[in-house]
Order: sequence, then structure tokens, then C-alpha cells
Amino acid sequence: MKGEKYSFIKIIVLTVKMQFKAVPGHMIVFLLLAFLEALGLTIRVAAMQRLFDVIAIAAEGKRDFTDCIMPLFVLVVVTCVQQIMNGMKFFHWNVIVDKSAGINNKKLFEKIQNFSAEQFEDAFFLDSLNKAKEGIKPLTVTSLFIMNLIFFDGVYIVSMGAYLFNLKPVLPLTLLLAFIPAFLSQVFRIKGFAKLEEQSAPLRREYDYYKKILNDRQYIKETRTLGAFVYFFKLFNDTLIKLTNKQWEIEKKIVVREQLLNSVTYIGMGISTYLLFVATISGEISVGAFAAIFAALTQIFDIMQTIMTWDISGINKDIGKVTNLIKIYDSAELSGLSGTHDFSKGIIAKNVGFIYPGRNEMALANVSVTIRDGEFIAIVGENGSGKSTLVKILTGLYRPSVGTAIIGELDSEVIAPRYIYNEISGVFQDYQRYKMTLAENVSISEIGIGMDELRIKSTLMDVGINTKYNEINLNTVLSPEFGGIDLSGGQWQRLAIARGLYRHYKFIVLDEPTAAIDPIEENMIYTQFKKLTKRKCAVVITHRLGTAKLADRIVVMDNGRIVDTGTHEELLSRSGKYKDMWNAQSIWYKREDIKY
Ligand SMILES: Nc1ncnc2c1ncn2[C@@H]1O[C@H](COP(=O)(O)OP(=O)(O)OP(=O)(O)O)[C@@H](O)[C@H]1O
Repeated sequence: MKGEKYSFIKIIVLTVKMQFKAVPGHMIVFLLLAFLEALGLTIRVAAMQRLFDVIAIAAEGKRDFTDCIMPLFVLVVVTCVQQIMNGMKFFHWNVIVDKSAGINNKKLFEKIQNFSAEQFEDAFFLDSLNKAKEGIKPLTVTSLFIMNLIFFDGVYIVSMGAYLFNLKPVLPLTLLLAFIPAFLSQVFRIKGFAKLEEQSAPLRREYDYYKKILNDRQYIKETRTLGAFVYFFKLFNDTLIKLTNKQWEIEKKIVVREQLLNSVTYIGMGISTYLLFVATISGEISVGAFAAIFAALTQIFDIMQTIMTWDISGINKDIGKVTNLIKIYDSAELSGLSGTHDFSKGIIAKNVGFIYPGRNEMALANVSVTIRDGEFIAIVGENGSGKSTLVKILTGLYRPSVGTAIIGELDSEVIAPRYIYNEISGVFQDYQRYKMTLAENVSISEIGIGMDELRIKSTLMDVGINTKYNEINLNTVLSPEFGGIDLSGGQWQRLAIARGLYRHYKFIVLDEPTAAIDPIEENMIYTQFKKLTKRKCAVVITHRLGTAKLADRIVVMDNGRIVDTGTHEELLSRSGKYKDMWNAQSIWYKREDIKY
């Protein structure tokens, strides 16, 4: 993805192609409406000419006034049809924007699903993804601008040019005279806005940040308890003043320039009128043609202005965002073979090494471990020793940089992620607090197959949440923002474990989701967890060795390597990292024996 070149033309072609693929029928209707609307405008000028000619002749008494009825009727019909086309075109515009947003978002989400989890650790990738999300609506709007430019503006210029040329070859000059001021005005506008954007972007980011600190739930407790509100409000206000001053200064310049360019527009209109006048006096065009084109002059100048300020400026403004989206669509995703797990063969990491994007040191080096069928393993070690990274390799979330991970007979390097994740469940340190009902929070992995309330309740009981005597029930929304309530840190952790247990799994990992639960409760949860995961593969990361003791086998990690493996008793029987850790922790547990 890095450094790949996308020309303007390539982006335009891809944008239109993608948009047609998303809503083909609507796009065809839109371009037909734009085409008919543009043709309608030119036919209207011709119809007007015809009517004025007949009126002029009738006024001289050479024709009956009733002869004007038919041309008048034609003009009314053409005007009505053209107006209807215009209304329908803009109605369709909105329909297309709304419909495509859903379809294009779905496409992006599907694409994101197929990126490997380790890519999400790469700052460059995350930045590209954020920018790409901004391109969903611009993709549709840009395609509509392009279609409008070709099928409305293009058709109007060609048909109007042909009509004027037919009357007198010099008359299409009117179109050019209308184009020049519109073009210049747009050039100044783009330059002005580019400067404004460049100078105000850092200020806007600052302003948004302070606004968030002052409003967001996440910050409000701290800003209040620290009495920092006044300070942040001052920063917010100062930034706002700087930002509006900058905008005012540049807008002023733009407006003055535009007023000057408006005079150029009037000069253009004056020259066009003069050309028409000369042509009429010399008898090259009829009085009717003069009147019709004169009446349409404002329309010609307006359309040229719209092409510049709306269509081209719209494309220009959004093309960067669309390019980011297309780059993400085009980037490589994980593919792979299909496969079905056989967890009776266990989970095997063989000489695994792993390095995070942007890091020089390996987070895991030469790690080999086997989790046998039905085994409950605990992984212990100091902060940063590689426990979470190993678990992500064992669940197939990350693919090893070196070595292999065979998960229930499936090699994570060659099997597509969606087959790897089947029958695997996990709760990680950074588990989510979904702003949904309690029931949804538990059953999120099985929503598609219907909610089993009894199973949800019994899973909640397993982690110590009793909905029977609690004010919380399955339909309680867990978010004050959505009219519900919030839970305590420990309750959220229990809920996250319930979510992991609710999924149908044959292999489950818990990456220390119990830090906020008191040790006695934690022990009860893990004892229950051990019962529930009997005959299934389970891995638990913990810093509390009292919990690790429950496991069939303990893996001790240090500095990205496995330094020891064994049962609690085996590990204590030999001097090593585990014994040191145990001795250090037991001091705290012995405190309860102290007699005051
Ligand atoms: N997203 C990341 N990007 C870069 N380096 C990372 C990332 N996540 C972890 N690391 C590094 O990888 C190493 C192992 O981290 P890991 O999270 O696996 O340790 P851990 O044993 O689970 O730690 P803890 O007990 O603190 O959760 C550490 O040196 C850490 O700095």
C-alpha cells in the first residue's frame, strides 16, 4: 500500500466503477435524468425563440395571434418536463447517497474483516484506515458530480453550443465568456480554501480536543475533581478566537476577489449581448432568437458558475478522501484455504518468533509449546514477557513471523482466518463494554442463531452475576448514554468472561480479564471456569499464582521466551523464576495470619 501511485484519472474511473457496482439501477436513472434535464434546457431556449418569432410576426399583423398558442403550449410543456427532471434528479441524488452509504460501508467492513489482526498494531495502517472511512460518502458524491458533469453540464454545453453555432458561428463565444470568470473565481476560491485549511487544521484539531475534554464522559470526572475545567475552558476559548479570526481574514479576501470577478462576469454578459445585438441588427438572427438567448444568458452564466463551484469544486474537495478509500480496497488482505479444526490434536506452537510492526526486538523468540486435548494451561510471567502475544499466536489472531502455529490441525499461515476463529473463544485485557443490553453483551457471538435466555442466565451465574435478585435484568441497557445504567469495573470483567464462555468453543483463552475482581472471587470464577472447560483446551494468563495453581500445567515466560513448564508442585520443587514469583507473592497472602 505504501508509495503506490494512483493517478487522478485512475481514481475517477475506479470511483465511478465502484459506485455503479453498488447501485447500478439508480445510477443509470440518475444519468438519464441529468441528460434529459440538460437537453430540456436547450430545447426550452429553442421553444422560446419559436414563440417570440411567432409573436413578433403576429404583432406586425402578418399572422393570427391564435398561432402563438401552439408554440406557447410547447414552451410550457418543455419547461414543466425540464423542471420535473431537475426535481427527480436531486431526489435521486439523495436516494443514491443514502443507499450507497450502507452498501459501501458494508464493503469496507467486509474488507477490514479480512485484514490480519497484527496489521492493526501498525500505526501507518491504522492511520490509512481512519482516512479511508472518511471516503465512504465522498465516493458516492464524487461519482454523482462526475456523472452530472458529463451528462448534464457536458450535454448542455454541447447542445447549447450547437444551437448557438447553428444561429451564428461566433455565438458559442458566449459560452466561453461565461466560462472564464467562473473558472478564475474557482481558482481563487480553491487557493483561498487550501490556505485556510492548511492554517486552520492544527487549530481545529486543538479546538476539537479541548471541546472533548470539556464535554466527554471519559474526561468529565477528572476535569471536575482536579478543578481543571476553567483552565481547559480558557484554552478552548483562546483556540476558538484564533480559529474564527483566521477564517474571517481569509473569507474576507475571498469575498473581495469574488466581487471583482463578478464585474468580469458582467463584462462577459455585456460582450455576449453586444454580439447578439450586432447579429440581430445585421439580420443574421431573428428578433425571437435574440430575445430567447438574451433571456437565457443568466442561465448560461449560472450553469458555468455551478460547474466550477459545485461539480469541479466538489470533486476536488473529496478526491483525497476517495483515494484513501480506494487504496484500502486495493490493499492485500488475508486469504487462505478452508479447513475444519480437530482439537483432539491440540494446539502446537513450533519455534515461533513474532515481531510487532515498527519494533526491532522480537516480542517472542523461539517459543515452542503444545496444549493437549482437554488441557488447562496457565501462562505466567512479568509484564512485557510475551504472554498476550503468545496467546494471540495460539488463537490465530496473529500469524508467526517465524515458525508455525498449528491450531486443531490447521496451520494459521495457510488457513483463512474465518476458519481458524471457528470454535475458538477469547477474552482479552482490552475487552469491550458494549453499549447494548445485558443479554446482547453476553450472546453477541451467537446473535444470528437466536437468544437462549436460560443459557445466558446460567452463564451469568457461572461468573457470579445473579439477575434474579438484582435490579439488572437481561434487557437492561448497559450505558447511561443510551438511557441505561453502567456497571462497576469488576462487573464488566465478569460480563466479558460470560461472553467468552457463552460462545460455542473447543478452545478458550482468558488474557487476565480479572484484575478488577478481588482475589477470593477471582479464585471462585476460575474454579468454575475449570469445571466448565473440562475436556476443552483452555489457556489463562494471570499474574496471581494462586489462580495459576488451578491449571494442569503452568508455562513460565520471561523476555519473549518460555523459561519453564510444569505443574505448580514441579515448578516449586526447583529453583527458578516461578519459585521466585511465588515466594514474592506469598508474603502478601501470609499477611492474613498476622495477629494484631
Ligand atoms: N502493539 C504493539 N506494538 C509494539 N510492541 C508491542 C505491542 N504489544 C506488545 N508489544 C511489545 O511486545 C512485548 C510483549 O508484550 P505482551 O503484551 O505480549 O506482554 P505480556 O507478557 O502480555 O505483558 P503484560 O503482563 O503487561 O500484559 C513487549 O515488549 C511489548 O512492549
